[in-house]
Amino acid sequence: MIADIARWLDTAVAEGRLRSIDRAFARFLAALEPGVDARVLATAALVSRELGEGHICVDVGRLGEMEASLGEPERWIGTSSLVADPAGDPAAPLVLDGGWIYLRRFWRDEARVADAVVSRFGNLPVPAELDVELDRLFPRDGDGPDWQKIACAIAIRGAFAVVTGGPGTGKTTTVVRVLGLLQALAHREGLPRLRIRLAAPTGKAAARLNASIAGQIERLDVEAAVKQAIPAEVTTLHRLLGSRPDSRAFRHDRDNPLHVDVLVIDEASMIDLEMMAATLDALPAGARLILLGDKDQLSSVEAGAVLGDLCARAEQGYYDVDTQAWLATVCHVDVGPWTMPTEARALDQHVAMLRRSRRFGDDSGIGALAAAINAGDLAGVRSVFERGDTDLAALPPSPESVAVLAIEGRGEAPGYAHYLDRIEAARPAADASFAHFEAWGAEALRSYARFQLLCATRHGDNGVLRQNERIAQGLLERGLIETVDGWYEGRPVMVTRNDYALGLMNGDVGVTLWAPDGQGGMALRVVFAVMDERGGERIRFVVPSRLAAVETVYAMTVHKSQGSEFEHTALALPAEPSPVLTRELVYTGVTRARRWFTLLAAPDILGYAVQRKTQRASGLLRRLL
Ligand SMILES: Nc1ncnc2c1ncn2[C@@H]1O[C@H](COP(=O)(O)OP(=O)(O)OP(=O)(O)O)[C@@H](O)[C@H]1O
Repeated sequence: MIADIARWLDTAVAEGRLRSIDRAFARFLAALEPGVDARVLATAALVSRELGEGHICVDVGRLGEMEASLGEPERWIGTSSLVADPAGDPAAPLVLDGGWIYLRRFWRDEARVADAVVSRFGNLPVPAELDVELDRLFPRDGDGPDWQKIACAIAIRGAFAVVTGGPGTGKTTTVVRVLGLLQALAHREGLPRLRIRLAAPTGKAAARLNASIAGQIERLDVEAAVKQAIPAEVTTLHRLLGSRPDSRAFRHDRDNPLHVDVLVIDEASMIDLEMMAATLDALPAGARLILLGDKDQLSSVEAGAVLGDLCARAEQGYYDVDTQAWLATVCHVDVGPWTMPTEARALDQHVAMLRRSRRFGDDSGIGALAAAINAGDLAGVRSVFERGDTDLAALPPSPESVAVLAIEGRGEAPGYAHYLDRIEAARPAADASFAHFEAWGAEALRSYARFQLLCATRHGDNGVLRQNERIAQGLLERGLIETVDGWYEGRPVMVTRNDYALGLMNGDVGVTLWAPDGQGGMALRVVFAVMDERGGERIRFVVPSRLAAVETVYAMTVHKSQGSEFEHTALALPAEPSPVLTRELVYTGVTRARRWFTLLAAPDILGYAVQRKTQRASGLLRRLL
């Protein structure tokens, strides 16, 4: 029993077992129902704490493990009016659903997502001669099933499709072909053009897709009119839905749905449950939804693991006999090894996993490392580093050596000295046109993005804050920057809060440069590539004092790096084990690298992280199966 809930809450906060916000929530509920069973309040605080860790719900059977005094919750949890079952009082703040306890808002979000997905299960009519179209779009290429072709077929047949795959497995290529095919079919049947929208959870991810999609459309083997009907502009989800400052609500919702027939969302692993619920709410009933992402990456910063849940069974396929027979007809492939007719579920028929990386061939160290990490294969991880591939290196993790690598790079793989050299070498004359300064700013941003140091944490000796200090100091000592205080030329900064007035989004990175001040002189300005209304990129110089929420970004957390890629990526792990060190974190860090990856970690810490696979509690998969 908990004799004094106020004391219990205070002690738990003091001991770091609860956050203040969890305690505040329990106190709020206590005020709603005076005399409520203290165990219900403790449960509410624990559910709130678990949400902070990304879990949508808590297994009632585990409450006793979390807090011994909660005993056998099954016996008392349903007796409070604060807890209702799904059919019960809709005002009850906690919901008990099949042995899982939720805060109502998250239970509702989960139900909304599940309903929207289930409503899109089933097969749409497919055109005659789809096999001919697919053969044309996906010429035979290597042995084994062509998973891109399979993914394309699945996306054509259903109003809901998930295409998952590691870096460079062809998600973008596949979706462009899906869109080309859908538009060509509409064109052929004399139907209006489909209204297609492309979106990503962050500005960075949107800009990256934006950069690759135009080229993909250009290479598509379809009529010019069809090409023109595929948009190349990618927007952020916030912008798509119409975010309102200071409000969680969006302009587009169930009552004011998006004007869209097909919505494609890239980097879907970054979308939390609440955002997914809002997106699906705003999607008209007849619209198609195609989600792209890498299921093995870190889950969203906020609670939920929507893509992970949707793709939990992607590896094995679980195609049913109908899907198997249909894929044999339209794709001429045998997915026999991926069929399990007795286990197959409706969701499985809408998911395809791309398995061949075009970016990282068989001889790529980065590709092999990412695969070994994903498999939790420590011996494999070790042997990849021992192969001596030039794209990979593991260096001693002392904080000082991290700073040296970050500045000097290794071999051909650049460090930060490179972009500072480029800024100097490409500097326009003081009287050059503003267009020259814009081009220079764009080059500074491109050069900066060739390298990035990633850290697991913000704090600690190998965390972002200390590494930022060390790298700045190292650059100062080498004469590459003039000071380490305040604003100085070369300082790279990351925006930490959306600023709609400036068009800057959380996660955007800018570089500080001496640039024309508009009054005939020069002043420090921060150059950003901002997205315009049409999804294109525009160079913008911002006065530093207008940037209310920025921080230096020689080092950034792996979490913040999601949706970005760098030619050379270095990952520094802390010396001590920590709860943030997980397989997904290391995999996400490694797969940010396009050409070179450098690991700065002790072997035992890497092993510790690779063995820890995260599992976020959520009921989404249960609802969908
Ligand atoms: N079927 C294919 N035939 C030839 N080249 C391909 C094919 N599919 C993809 N590629 C090439 O492989 C590279 C990666 O493809 P793509 O960008 O579509 O992958 P992705 O999974 O979207 O990558 P990312 O990890 O960047 O999101 C591109 O250069 C693309 O042109």
